Amino acid sequence: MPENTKTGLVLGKFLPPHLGHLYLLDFAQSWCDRLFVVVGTLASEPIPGHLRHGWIKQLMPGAEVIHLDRELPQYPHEHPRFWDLWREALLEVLPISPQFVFASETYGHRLADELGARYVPVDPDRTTVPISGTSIRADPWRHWKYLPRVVRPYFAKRVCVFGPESTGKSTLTRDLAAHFHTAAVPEYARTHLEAQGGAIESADIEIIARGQIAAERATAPNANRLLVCDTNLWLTTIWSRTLFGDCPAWIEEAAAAHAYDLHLLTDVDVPYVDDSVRYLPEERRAFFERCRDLLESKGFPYVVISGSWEERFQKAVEAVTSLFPS
Ligand SMILES: NC(=O)c1ccc[n+]([C@@H]2O[C@H](COP(=O)([O-])OP(=O)(O)OC[C@H]3O[C@@H](n4cnc5c(N)ncnc54)[C@H](O)[C@@H]3O)[C@@H](O)[C@H]2O)c1
Repeated sequence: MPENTKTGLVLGKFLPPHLGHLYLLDFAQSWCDRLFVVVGTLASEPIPGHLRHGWIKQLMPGAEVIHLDRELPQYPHEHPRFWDLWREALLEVLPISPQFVFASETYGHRLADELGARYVPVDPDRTTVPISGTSIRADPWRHWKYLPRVVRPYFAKRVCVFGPESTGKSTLTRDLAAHFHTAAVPEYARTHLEAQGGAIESADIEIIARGQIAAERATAPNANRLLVCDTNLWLTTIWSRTLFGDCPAWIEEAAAAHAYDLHLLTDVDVPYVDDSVRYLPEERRAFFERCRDLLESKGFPYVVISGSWEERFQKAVEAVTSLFPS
């Protein structure tokens, strides 16, 4: 390492990472040639440590991001050897002793002394980006603008528009997204099947499932508090069983890994409109019952969306609004 290389440390819980942390991290990164970021997490904390470590790695690609998941005391009064324990733990995980410690908390002073480093205070009054992890945890939706894009999918409320074909799912998805100024996840089945003229065979199911997962993951960072999804993988399992009598096990496992805060189950009380990607004109009612049975058997939250187009929209808006604290 060249003699004049500047090395620094930022320590944090990042519970969750917010734009105040990013200001501190960007400040430290600009100061240093080599920046170490230690993400200190406890198993009992409300957001899993591996997620926070992953987020900071994504946010700070130029830094060396280290996960410290040891059960260390959190405040000096908690343990007589508090500072020894922290010094030992940090020196064990850091590749070298840093020259600078960056923090907005006054404990940064002592921490720097313990490591033989110099303390660099950064915005101790937190006026540059006035936010704290505590406020975000209390009401993440209210403080949405302070959440980095990579963190937003974790907090976004997910609503799935769910139901048989030709019941207005795509229109409702689009209208809800516009109403709540947020992003909509498109139905990948339509994209895939339209591209091949509407023909479908069992091998298409896995492509559709992968596409749906990819569409939701790629859209989620754009969510503004809410993510409106036109269908989900559970619906793919119903389609697969209805058309081909079976469904690949991995799709069901992947479906189970995604939780939705609400399903809007679209009723079949609107006229059927044919197009190139419609498959079961005679079976809309039976398909609707299959959808409802699945939601019931899994205990998923849902409301039935029926009536005129206007009534459907109003019901959906009401149900979605009720998900957020007033
Ligand atoms: N309290 C102490 O005396 C002390 C001493 C040594 C170690 N620790 C440990 O350090 C770890 C990290 O603690 P933490 O609570 O500081 O983590 P944190 O994630 O809350 O904060 C990380 C860093 O970001 C800064 N920060 C937070 N909001 C900011 C904003 N809006 N603008 C600019 N900077 C902002 C903090 O001051 C801190 O320097 C914990 O495990 C803690 O136990 C604490």
